[in-house]
Amino acid sequence: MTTPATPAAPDAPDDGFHVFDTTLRDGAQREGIHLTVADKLAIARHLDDFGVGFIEGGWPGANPRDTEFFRRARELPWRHAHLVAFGATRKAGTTAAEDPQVQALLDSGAPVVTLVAKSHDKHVELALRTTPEENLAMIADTVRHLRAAGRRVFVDCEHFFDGYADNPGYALDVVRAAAGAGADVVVLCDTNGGMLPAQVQATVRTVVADTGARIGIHAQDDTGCAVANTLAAVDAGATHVQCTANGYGERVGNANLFPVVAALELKYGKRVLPPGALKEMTRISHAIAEVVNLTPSTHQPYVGLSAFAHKAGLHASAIKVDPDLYQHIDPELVGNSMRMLVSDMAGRASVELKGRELGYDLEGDRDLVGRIVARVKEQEAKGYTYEAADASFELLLRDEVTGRAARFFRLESWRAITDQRADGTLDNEATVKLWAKGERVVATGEGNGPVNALDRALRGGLERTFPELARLQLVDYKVRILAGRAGTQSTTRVLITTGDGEGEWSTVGVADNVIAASWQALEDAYTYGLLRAGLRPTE
Ligand SMILES: CC(=O)SCCNC(=O)CCNC(=O)[C@H](O)C(C)(C)COP(=O)(O)OP(=O)(O)OC[C@H]1O[C@@H](n2cnc3c(N)ncnc32)[C@H](O)[C@@H]1OP(=O)(O)O
Ligand SMILES: CC(=O)C(=O)O
Repeated sequence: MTTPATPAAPDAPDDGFHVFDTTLRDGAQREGIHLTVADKLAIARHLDDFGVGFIEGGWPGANPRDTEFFRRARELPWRHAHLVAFGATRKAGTTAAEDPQVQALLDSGAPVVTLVAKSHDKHVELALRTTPEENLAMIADTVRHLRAAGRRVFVDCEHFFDGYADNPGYALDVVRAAAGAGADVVVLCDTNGGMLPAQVQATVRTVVADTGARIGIHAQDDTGCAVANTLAAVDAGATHVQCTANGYGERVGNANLFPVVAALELKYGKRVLPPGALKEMTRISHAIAEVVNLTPSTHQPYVGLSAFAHKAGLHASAIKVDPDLYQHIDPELVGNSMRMLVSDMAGRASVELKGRELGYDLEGDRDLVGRIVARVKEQEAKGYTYEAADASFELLLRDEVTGRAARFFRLESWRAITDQRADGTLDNEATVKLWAKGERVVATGEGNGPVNALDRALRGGLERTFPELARLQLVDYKVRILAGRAGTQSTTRVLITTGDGEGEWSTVGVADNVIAASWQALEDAYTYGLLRAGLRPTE
């Protein structure tokens, strides 16, 4: 017996335009992504919260995980999205009613089915090994069978644009066969991702005019044009866009959902998401990246950490007057924010704006701002980098503003020793001698490396005076050799990220010796952490 289709989501958006997400099907085809059922359910929830109209959950029957996903997804309280099952048209020489793969689509209980169909005659001959007529019958028969069982059907025409270029008559016959049998949308796929926007636009325009069918677009990103191709198709009359979160997908990926919906909402003025959803876009993009276990791309349009980060001094000076002068939208519209980067490309305006971001009003004090700019440039020439070490920059700025270094302890000396035994084991030990609140502190620590030993000695020595240090955790540690050609004598830059459970901050150290560079970054990290905890400098 066939599972009845689950009812449509109660708050599905306007049917005039479809945003169709295929992260759980095509996105999962990306090398390096391995989703569990729980991962798929978590991503589906994020996409439903975001308000896409359709979520393609996978291919029921192709593997136990996708079958199980649909079993569990049926029970979810969908707010916005319709759940979609993906599968192929029936096999040649049989009927849709007899095809177990088509039956699995019905058994999934999904109210909508996307069928992948061949639309390039060369693929019909070589991959399906059947006749062009039988392929048309496979499409029509499968669509009708699913429609008779009460499912809404979309047909993905694989290799449509290549097929149209080789044999337009046959490609159009496929569209007519699908639409004529009752498919709601016929989706033109740039499966090999080789198209450019002008080709997509011209082809979609002709297909819309010649067939009268409702047309969708599915663009792979092999030319880096998937988003542009998707929008070109919309310009030509497509009213259904297939995309994936963060552009995940087979080979180099698919049209990225986020720039596509942002363009539709903000540039085309189409309402494709529920009210308020666009503001959640940056959060949703990052949350999905967490679930798939990939670091969010910092340079992704709209949602990347760098999407509204400004480095050049000239840009900052104009932004100071009006942020619109160097931003195409207000970042808050998509839940992102503007950031100023301070580096050796900064001018006064960059420092003033960064100061404002950090809560310091530097405006009007030209000397002070000039001193900070000069110190940043001088330090960056030695190898420091402040755009990646906000906390070290804030300490530098604070020192200049207050006229004294904010310190909680004063170094007398440190020493780190690594012993290698005959059996290869390494012993790492460090000693620090410090002054804190007028007392001399001598402490030792052991660790799995000399920097870890130094970190433990420093914490051990200070934790009685500053119990707040117990909350600090080393989150990331990066080393970069700056003057590569000097080999082991090169200058070394260390970047440390530290967290306290509520936030994270990064600090930098530069020296000829990796441990000395690490010490500087650690000293800044602890100083900043104690300032964050609300303590006043004591030294
Ligand atoms: C462009 C896209 O990305 S489409 C999405 C593709 N996604 C996937 O392939 C992921 C899931 N796939 C799978 O798990 C497996 O490939 C399965 C379960 C679907 C099929 O596995 P198998 O039965 O072992 O077949 P196999 O993968 O070797 O070949 C696919 C078969 O489907 C046929 N086929 C391909 N496209 C279509 C189509 N549009 N309509 C009908 N049959 C099709 C092929 O001709 C081939 O048939 P054959 O077995 O008679 O040679
Ligand atoms: C259907 C699909 O994923 C493609 O043609 O690329």
